[in-house]
Amino acid sequence: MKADFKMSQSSPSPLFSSAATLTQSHLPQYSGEESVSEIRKNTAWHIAPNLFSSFKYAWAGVCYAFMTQRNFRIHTAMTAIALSIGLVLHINTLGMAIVALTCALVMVLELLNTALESVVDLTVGQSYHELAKIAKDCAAGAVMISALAALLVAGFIIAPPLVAIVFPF
Ligand SMILES: Nc1ncnc2c1ncn2[C@@H]1O[C@H](COP(=O)(O)OP(=O)(O)OP(=O)(O)O)[C@@H](O)[C@H]1O
Repeated sequence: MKADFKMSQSSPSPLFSSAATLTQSHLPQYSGEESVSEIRKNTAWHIAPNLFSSFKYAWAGVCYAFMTQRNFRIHTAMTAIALSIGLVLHINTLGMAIVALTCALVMVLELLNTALESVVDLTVGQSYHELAKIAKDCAAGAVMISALAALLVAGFIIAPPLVAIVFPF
């Protein structure tokens, strides 16, 4: 998601104003007489009523990241390629587990990066804020470091047998 922000820091605390707006306009109002089950039913849009709904929401998040984040699609493709090559080369179980874990780490951090970007945008909107920049830059840095680690792991575990097959001399 590309930010197109304006240079303005008019509100000293955009977090609180955004939270207040959200509370007033989005949350249902209660008289205090509803039962817990009624409240849970009315707030089902943000409370998963059962395990299946939890998985559904989680999968929706993964699909959202895949549809909107180019980097997440790249990480998914790299994961599929690394695991496929590992299977074809009969990399041992421990090696495959390490490759799978490092690939998963990159994808998990990309999902968290996407979540954090959304929360930051929700908080500061289109305005420039130094703390928003720090939050987004650090989250992007976390993804970058995990991706470099995944490349290193692939270099240690997958590259040697792959090179031996491609250059058998
Ligand atoms: N509200 C803001 N205030 C200050 N800087 C911002 C703001 N929004 C974005 N930036 C800066 O612009 C950069 C890109 O932000 P953007 O929201 O476009 O992320 P992105 O390009 O989608 O990141 P990624 O590729 O990791 O998904 C951030 O890393 C940050 O340095």
